[in-house]
Amino acid sequence: MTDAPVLQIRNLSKAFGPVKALSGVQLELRRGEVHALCGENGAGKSTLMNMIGGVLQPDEGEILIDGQPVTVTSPATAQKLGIALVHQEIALCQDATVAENICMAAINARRAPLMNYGEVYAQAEKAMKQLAPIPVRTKVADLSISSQQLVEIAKALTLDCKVLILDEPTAALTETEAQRLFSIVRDLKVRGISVIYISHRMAEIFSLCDRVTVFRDGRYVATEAIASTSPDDVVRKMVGREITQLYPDKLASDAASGRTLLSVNDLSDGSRFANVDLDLKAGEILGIGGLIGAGRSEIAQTICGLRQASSGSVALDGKPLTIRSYADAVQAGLVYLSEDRKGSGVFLDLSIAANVSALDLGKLTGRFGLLDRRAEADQAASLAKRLGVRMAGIDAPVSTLSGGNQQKVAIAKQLSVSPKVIIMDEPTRGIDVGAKVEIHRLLRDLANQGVGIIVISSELPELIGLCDRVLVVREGAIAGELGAGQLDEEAIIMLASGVQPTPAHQGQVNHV
Ligand SMILES: Nc1ncnc2c1ncn2[C@@H]1O[C@H](COP(=O)(O)OP(=O)(O)OP(=O)(O)O)[C@@H](O)[C@H]1O
Repeated sequence: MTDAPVLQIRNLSKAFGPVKALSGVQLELRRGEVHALCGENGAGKSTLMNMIGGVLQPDEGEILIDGQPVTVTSPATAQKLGIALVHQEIALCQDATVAENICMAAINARRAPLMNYGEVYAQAEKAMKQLAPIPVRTKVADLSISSQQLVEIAKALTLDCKVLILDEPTAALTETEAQRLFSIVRDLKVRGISVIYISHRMAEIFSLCDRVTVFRDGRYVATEAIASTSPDDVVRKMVGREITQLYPDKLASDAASGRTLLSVNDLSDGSRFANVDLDLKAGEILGIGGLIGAGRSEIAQTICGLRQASSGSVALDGKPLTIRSYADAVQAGLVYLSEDRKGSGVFLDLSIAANVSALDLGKLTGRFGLLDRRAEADQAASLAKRLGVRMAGIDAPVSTLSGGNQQKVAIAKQLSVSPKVIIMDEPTRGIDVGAKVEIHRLLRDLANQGVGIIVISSELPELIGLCDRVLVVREGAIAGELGAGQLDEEAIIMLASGVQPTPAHQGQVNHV
């Protein structure tokens, strides 16, 4: 046992062609510490983790484990060195079971010619039990995104590691699941295991971590003890400027007097939700809150034709809509941003330009059926600029962008068709604090131009700070509505969980 830091990064650089992802960065991880790594989207956090995890090779610099320089040539080498990496994007084998996925790394390491399935299930159950009651014989493809994220984490926990890297582990988790993960991280710390924790959520960082290192534009900025810094200071170091106003001003005029743009009447899908009524005014940002699994996404997907309705009706601008597919919805001026960026938000192999124009190629197609590449490029360049996408160029494949920048492309794709109504499911998931402010401002600008916006969010501050009104969904039904003067965290949680209001809130919350 040495006193040397368990992991040291010295002067590490990495370029992808002309893109300098990291320039001479450093990081020091002490034994048993939880060390946060912060930076804007594209700052180079995942790139560094991929080099420590053996997925990428550095161009320059050194990685030291227990004071000894090492070359991490592959993920298997990283594993042997005691490094476990939980990626930001889910990288599980979708056709295999939870147990097979969890134990795959351990099985590979042992190179056992035959697998003892009894042992595989027992090991997987032990790892899974710490986090959530997910049956280990289920196929991964049949799980929700949040459950898949938990399987990723359980997989890392089965490895006998001394350094655990968690890249935005709570982005898709419920509050309860996140709390369970935090208690596991605290337990690992007690056992002397060191954790690198990447997150855009300041509250998590300040409750869980010992120190924080900040990167900006691929460069090292500073390392601070959490006890002697503040969220504002970390954000300032990340974005290089002061953020004074987190949320844009709300509706200047009274939204209630605006014309109704979208009207949903008695909508049911026969399984996940029933009898949903909802009105959206032109110029309004309507929030939808509720627990993960309450049916929020299913309601949105049914309105947009991505799921089949069993009864009920939808009208846009006073005209009844017949929506048989998502293409019908887009045609009518209704777009939906999926919470599952990788699954249905963007085409990873296509360029940024091709993604941005994917919803309405007709608009960019000339008389002879040829795509006007120039117009496509101009549209993509202008939207990418508006959203601050950090990229080599609009011809670069979306797979080369950082996670947060991929999310911005998914948003640009929706905006490209100048919709009348935009429904966004967790729009700022994985987005850094500075870019979040820009996206919120953009949504408010669109609302001020008369667009109707629905934002589904699990982040209560986002619902409260951004929205004019919030509907809360519980167990497939609208549990209540909170107007401008009624928006606070406690009121939303009460409606989402079905807990009766405390005397302080009685008369304030409109239970439905
Ligand atoms: N395979 C690649 N090819 C080209 N450029 C890449 C590739 N991978 C990453 N980059 C670029 O390197 C930079 C750093 O990306 P990285 O994913 O490390 O950022 P990040 O800090 O993890 O961001 P986020 O918070 O959005 O996850 C970005 O500009 C990204 O576009």
